[in-house]
Amino acid sequence: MLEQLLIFTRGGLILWTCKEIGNALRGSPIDTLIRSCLLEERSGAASYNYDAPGASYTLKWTFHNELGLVFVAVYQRILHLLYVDDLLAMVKREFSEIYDPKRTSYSDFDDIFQQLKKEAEARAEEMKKSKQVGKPVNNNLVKKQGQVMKGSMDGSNKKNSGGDSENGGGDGENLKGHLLENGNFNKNHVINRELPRMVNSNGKENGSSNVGAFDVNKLQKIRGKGGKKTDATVNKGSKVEPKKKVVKKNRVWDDSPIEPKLDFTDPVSENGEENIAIVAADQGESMMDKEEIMSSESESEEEDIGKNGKVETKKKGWFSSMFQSIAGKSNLEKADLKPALKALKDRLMTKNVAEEIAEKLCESVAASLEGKKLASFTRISSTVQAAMEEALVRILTPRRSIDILRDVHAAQEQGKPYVAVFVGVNGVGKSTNLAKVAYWLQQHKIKVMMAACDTFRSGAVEQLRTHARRLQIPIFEKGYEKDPAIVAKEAIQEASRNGSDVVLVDTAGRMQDNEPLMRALSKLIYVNSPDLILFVGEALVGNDAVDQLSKFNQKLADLSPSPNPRLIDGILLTKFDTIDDKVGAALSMVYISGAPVMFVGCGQSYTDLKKLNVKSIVKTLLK
Ligand SMILES: Nc1nc2c(ncn2[C@@H]2O[C@H](COP(=O)(O)OP(=O)(O)OP(=O)(O)O)[C@@H](O)[C@H]2O)c(=O)[nH]1
Repeated sequence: MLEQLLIFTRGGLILWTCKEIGNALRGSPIDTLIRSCLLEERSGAASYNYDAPGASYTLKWTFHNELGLVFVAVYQRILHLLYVDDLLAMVKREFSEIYDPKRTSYSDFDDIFQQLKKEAEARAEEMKKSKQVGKPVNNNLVKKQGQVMKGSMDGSNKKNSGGDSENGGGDGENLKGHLLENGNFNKNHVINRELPRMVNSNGKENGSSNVGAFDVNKLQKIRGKGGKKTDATVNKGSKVEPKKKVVKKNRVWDDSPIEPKLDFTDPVSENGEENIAIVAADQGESMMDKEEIMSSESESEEEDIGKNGKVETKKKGWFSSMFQSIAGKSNLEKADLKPALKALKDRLMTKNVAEEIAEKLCESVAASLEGKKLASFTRISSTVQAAMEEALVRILTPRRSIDILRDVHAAQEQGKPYVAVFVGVNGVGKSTNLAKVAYWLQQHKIKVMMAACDTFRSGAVEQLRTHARRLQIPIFEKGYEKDPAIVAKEAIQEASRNGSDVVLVDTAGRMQDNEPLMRALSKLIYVNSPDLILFVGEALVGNDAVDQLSKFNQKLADLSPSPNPRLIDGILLTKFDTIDDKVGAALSMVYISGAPVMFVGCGQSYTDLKKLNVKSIVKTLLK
């Protein structure tokens, strides 16, 4: 049984909820959905699993991008309700007809909803009975104005752009957007931040790509109404011949003037120096003047792809595609977005963004654009690029600010040292960058102590001692083969005694799969409850970034003795000076962990520590 169905605006205003169904939800599934999915670029897939004490829910959603509405359904996961996609689509369609931005109450929708629910349930029942999934459903039920039935009745959820619908499990999330920044979705209006229009392919009513169960109504409708451009031709009579003629004409036109080359700017030249500028927090503008080049480049990429024989391009021909690019198009469809997204994905990957992340981001951007109207004089590639840019900024902008200096002062007031633990795989630069952070803190008149808790690798203690000596910072060390959790504990006690404000804990490098070492790290964290767990990762990593961070977090969670295990709070990206424009690791790491990049190491001296400049990173990623 459906537990809840909620309609709200991207701005967070709840317009309608179903009062009659379900009991009170346990936990806060919708809050969590918003925080974990809508606020992140994860809308590629179509469902989200939420576990509360005593209840496991699946949430599904759809968006009306034009109206800026969000529709969310919640049901008990064990039920595997087959009609939810269908119901959401119908609710979306019906509600959008009565929606008026000036209205806040929609009690008249109660009855409509009950009717829609009955219909959806009946269709699902019927679908179940007719064993063949692709068999037509009783069309009487699909009466309404040409609605297109979703294709998810068989539970396999084909239409979702994102793909795996029901599983919601695995990684669970997938929305993108971002409603709230701080999370709380309270009953009155809630969402502080705008939901970046993402449409979950679920509820797309334009039907075109919703290839659900074979639906006669749909066919009739398409035939009657004529599927867009093709229709004009078809309506005129004989199908085959006129079509051929048109195709021929298009090809002739295509060959010569072709629209793409209205832009005569030079291609972008990639020079490595810019990447270093990217990092410097105050040099963000250095690449501002490249903006036009960026967009012209992306446009031509899209066009190139179009020329590579995509079916889409063929259908449109020169005139229609030019018309589309200058005069706007009714509604964007997934196929329209595909070439531009493919180009964007490739570009992100050349910047070392992990493939999986690039893929998810593109799905998410597609979902946010599908069904939207393309503004006049706007090209698809520009629209896609703008949406991606927004998405990247959103991802990279910390959702919660971690201000170390502020937190250190807060700890000082409580009379206890602030503790930061540096974790990561071997050789990424933990000790070196710990020393840089120590130096930075010193510059802010903060008394720092180092704790040599890499009791595993020989030479590690001496290495840290060298940094301590150079910086004239006290170090707490107990040699090797000691329990690092105990060494850290004693170091913190010592810091309390000697009045240190901050303890920086160095730990042994460990591979994310090394269970004994990961267990030891979990214990260190559990025993000492540090204020900050900083993951130190190399900016050089590509696909491995995802594995490292997700497994670190997973192991910290699984191996912790605490029921509320701590995870990584922030990221320190090292060796940024060596990566040229391959800045993708920053994106991959933030995306996969949700933790912000707090520092960037860009050299081997103590002063080579900077803050991430989000704008510049985004520009480099899209360049
Ligand atoms: N170019 C460059 N090199 C760096 C940076 N940070 C660290 N390194 C170098 O990376 C190498 C490894 O640094 P360490 O600090 O020993 O790394 P670690 O993670 O403590 O090593 P383990 O203790 O073995 O896990 C050293 O040669 C550092 O000088 C950086 O930001 N840029």
